[in-house]
Amino acid sequence: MATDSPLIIALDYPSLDQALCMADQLDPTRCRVKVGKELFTRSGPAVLEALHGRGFEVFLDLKFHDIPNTVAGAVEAAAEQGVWMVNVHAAGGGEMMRAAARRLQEKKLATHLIAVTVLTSMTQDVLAGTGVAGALDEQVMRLAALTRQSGLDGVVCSAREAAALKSSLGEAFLKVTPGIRPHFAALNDQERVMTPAKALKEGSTHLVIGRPVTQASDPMAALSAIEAEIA
Ligand SMILES: O=C(O)c1cc(=O)[nH]c(=O)n1[C@@H]1O[C@H](COP(=O)(O)O)[C@@H](O)[C@H]1O
Repeated sequence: MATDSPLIIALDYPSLDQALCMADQLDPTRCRVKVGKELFTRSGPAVLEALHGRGFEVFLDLKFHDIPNTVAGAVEAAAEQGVWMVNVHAAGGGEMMRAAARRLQEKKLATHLIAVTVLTSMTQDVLAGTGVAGALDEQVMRLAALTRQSGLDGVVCSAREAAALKSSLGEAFLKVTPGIRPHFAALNDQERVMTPAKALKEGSTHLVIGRPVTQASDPMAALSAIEAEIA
């Protein structure tokens, strides 16, 4: 079931049952859902089948980062399971990203392929600790430009970089932004955050939201408040 909503709800749960319990409260015409490392490692492809069966478009967020042949195979495997979107780490390099994009093209698989630039939990200091000397926003721009040159559909970045990416790489290049925090929500381990309405205004094309909804005392009320804010 396709939706026009920019919202992607992160189903970061330790079991299939818990993830489906949340999914059953959500409406596939009002949001997409994201399956990440913990849930997929525990439940495997069964979670994708269950969510597809309920009509959801699924972003499989496994952030592949390996040699080109391995990543191309992993992306193909994800796409064959019918996911709407899959991601890799842009830091894996242009060869890796091109191999993955080429594989999807060769196999005529329509899954969106995007790349993570700099994680939204990272600050300038944390980035420097990995050996990247320059400014964090420059690193995001560099990796996003490499991602586009490599033939991918967009990036994961923080909403704080969305406006600059929109002006340099265009509106059609996807800017999928986690680190979304409505005023009522805690920061948790996120650093580069923004509210939902501001993120869209800055040029985010999709908002990834987990704990502000899934850990809320009333998740549906939290989701409705976010929808009202962006309406
Ligand atoms: O690729 C991602 O989805 C991702 C990239 C990133 O830079 N930051 C980030 O938080 N994420 C994911 O987005 C979700 C954010 O969840 P909350 O912090 O609970 O809203 C988590 O599932 C993260 O794994």
